[in-house]
Amino acid sequence: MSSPVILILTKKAGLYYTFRDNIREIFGDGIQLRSNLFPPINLEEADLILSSGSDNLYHDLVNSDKVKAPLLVANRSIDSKKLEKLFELPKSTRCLLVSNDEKIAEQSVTMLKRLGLDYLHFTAYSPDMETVPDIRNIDVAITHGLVDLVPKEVNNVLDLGNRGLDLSTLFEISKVLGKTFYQPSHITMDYLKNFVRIGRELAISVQNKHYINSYLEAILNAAQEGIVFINEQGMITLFNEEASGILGIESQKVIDKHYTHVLRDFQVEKVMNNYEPIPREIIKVQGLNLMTTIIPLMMAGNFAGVVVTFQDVTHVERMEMEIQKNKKKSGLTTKYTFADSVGVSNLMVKTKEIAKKLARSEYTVLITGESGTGKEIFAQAIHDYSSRSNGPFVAVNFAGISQSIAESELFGYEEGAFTGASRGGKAGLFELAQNGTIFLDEIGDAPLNIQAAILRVLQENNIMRVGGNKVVPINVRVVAATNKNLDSMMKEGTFREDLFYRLNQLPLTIPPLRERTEDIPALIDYFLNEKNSQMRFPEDVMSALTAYNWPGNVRELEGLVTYLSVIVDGIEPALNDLPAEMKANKPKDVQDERRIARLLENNGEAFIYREILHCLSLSQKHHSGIGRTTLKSMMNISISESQLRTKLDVLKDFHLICSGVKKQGTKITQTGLYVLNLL
Ligand SMILES: Nc1ncnc2c1ncn2[C@@H]1O[C@H](COP(=O)(O)OP(=O)(O)OP(=O)(O)O)[C@@H](O)[C@H]1O
Repeated sequence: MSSPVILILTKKAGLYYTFRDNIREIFGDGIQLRSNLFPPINLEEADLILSSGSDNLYHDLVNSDKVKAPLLVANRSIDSKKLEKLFELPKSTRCLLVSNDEKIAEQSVTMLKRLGLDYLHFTAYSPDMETVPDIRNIDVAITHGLVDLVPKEVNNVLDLGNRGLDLSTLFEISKVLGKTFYQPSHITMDYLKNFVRIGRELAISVQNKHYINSYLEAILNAAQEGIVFINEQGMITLFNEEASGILGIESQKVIDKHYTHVLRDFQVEKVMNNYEPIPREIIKVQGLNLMTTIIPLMMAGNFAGVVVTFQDVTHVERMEMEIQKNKKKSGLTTKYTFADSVGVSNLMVKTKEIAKKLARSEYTVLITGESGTGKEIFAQAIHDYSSRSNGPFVAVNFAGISQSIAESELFGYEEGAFTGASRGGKAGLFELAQNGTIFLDEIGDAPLNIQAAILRVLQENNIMRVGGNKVVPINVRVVAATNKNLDSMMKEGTFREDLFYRLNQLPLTIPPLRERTEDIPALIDYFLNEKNSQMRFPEDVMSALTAYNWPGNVRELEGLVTYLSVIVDGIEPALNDLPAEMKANKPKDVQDERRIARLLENNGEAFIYREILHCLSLSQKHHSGIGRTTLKSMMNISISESQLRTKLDVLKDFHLICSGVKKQGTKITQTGLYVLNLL
């Protein structure tokens, strides 16, 4: 089923974007949005038409028989932070309320008066009014994002920004389209914070306290967290339905009681004393495990009380215990530690040192590196080295995974969420990774909607199962990996920038094998050992492998060892046993060979290098390495022993020559032969 379409009618693009952001924040990407400002407008495809005001455009549509979709006129909220500026205006300030529509300007005046600002003098204004009001003595113009419409005579402008959708409109949208809120408790909390501030201001200056309180109460009761407000005297002034449900106390019995009689097990006292919040703590109350947050409410720098929110996470905790028990059985453990990750090169030793440091922190790690470099091994080793090592390690690979599967796999689903959903629902991977690490492999392949959902989880630390309406708090460390170039994906718009920055808190790059060829012998030994193989790689094979480009990195090397262990009869593979591309030992990149040749030439001593390589190429024909003394005697150039040693070191660094471990002498590599041709 495709997602429903809302056609938003506004006069200004800025307002459309505000509405769009409000809707996305609440419903995720599950609703398609169109604007009357961006033609073509297809009225028939709209499932709902949302208008910013009942203006001409709206009336035309209401009266058109083409429109089948329900029409909704948006109720608008106001950002409380901006509202504070209004409350700072002195009594009797003369305010001009500027809008592009006379009616909207008048409505705004009514709203501001209702909010208790009736001690200010308001005049509604719109440039196309028939009777233009007297604006000579205006002190300040107030507008919602329409600063350009303020008459030039007024110097003081207070821009309250575009007014977004209020909660009642969002509820209405959810009802009409049958869409659930993405994270109701979080959203209502955010809106709530907004209203709490407004409510507070109103308590100081308004008579319509009753109206606001009942509105607040409706919002509070829709939230899925227990929410309790305690005023600065320690008296409970609000106690929502969920709080009653969890603690088994009727709200009438606790309102206006001191919190010590009701919330004995919560650490309210601490927050009352030092105004420091206590974020996300699990406490035991009446045999339940409650995830609690206690925050002080500060108003204009003064302590105004405490907000306590809590959720029953007993079932999550129980599930965790189950998981711990089944961890071994279900394979939620790691196989690799840093000790198993083979690497003797300086580069790898450094990389492991860094990774160990990252492991000790709680931040998100983003591992990048070419395919097959060992990113998953590092992810496992990081988990093993972290304080979460006793918790589960859950890996999810996004390569080729569809959006719907990714969603139900990651977040789980409730019974009946879709056709084929198991009875009793299913926990998602985030839930399974509780208190452990989730490894998001090939994150660059995650569909955009899933990227958005993951970002939300990272920000909110909770998830909601598909088809469910309960928010499940989670405590999971994220390690992500990719071999994609996320920079260019962000430029193309296929990877979300905000997610990238959230994941990239601790970046770790695993170098490609071609940059750490010293690891090749150690890795070969490791893989042979794993296979209990007695095979030994002779020098010429080793040097061919050292000169090879390894586009598939360690995975390719592992594959080669397996291949050779099957096809080789004796214990020594020959050069001829190698796959064509390795045997031919094509240059890693012709550019590379040219670059090396140029570097050697720049040194002004290319003729010495040429001579060394030439002599080694002659001995190569006899399949043997030669020692330094022999080499020196073969050369037609006179050069000191130490000079020769330095030159050989340079050639070795460029992988143009290699020398055996046990006095097998020095040999030229395939790359060396290429470079010799270029010199
Ligand atoms: N340092 C290492 N020590 C031992 N084995 C390694 C090492 N690095 C990689 N491997 C092996 O190479 C193979 C590829 O490693 P891994 O799957 O971790 O790579 P990756 O970078 O995650 O690859 P991709 O990007 O394709 O997912 C695995 O079989 C792994 O065991």
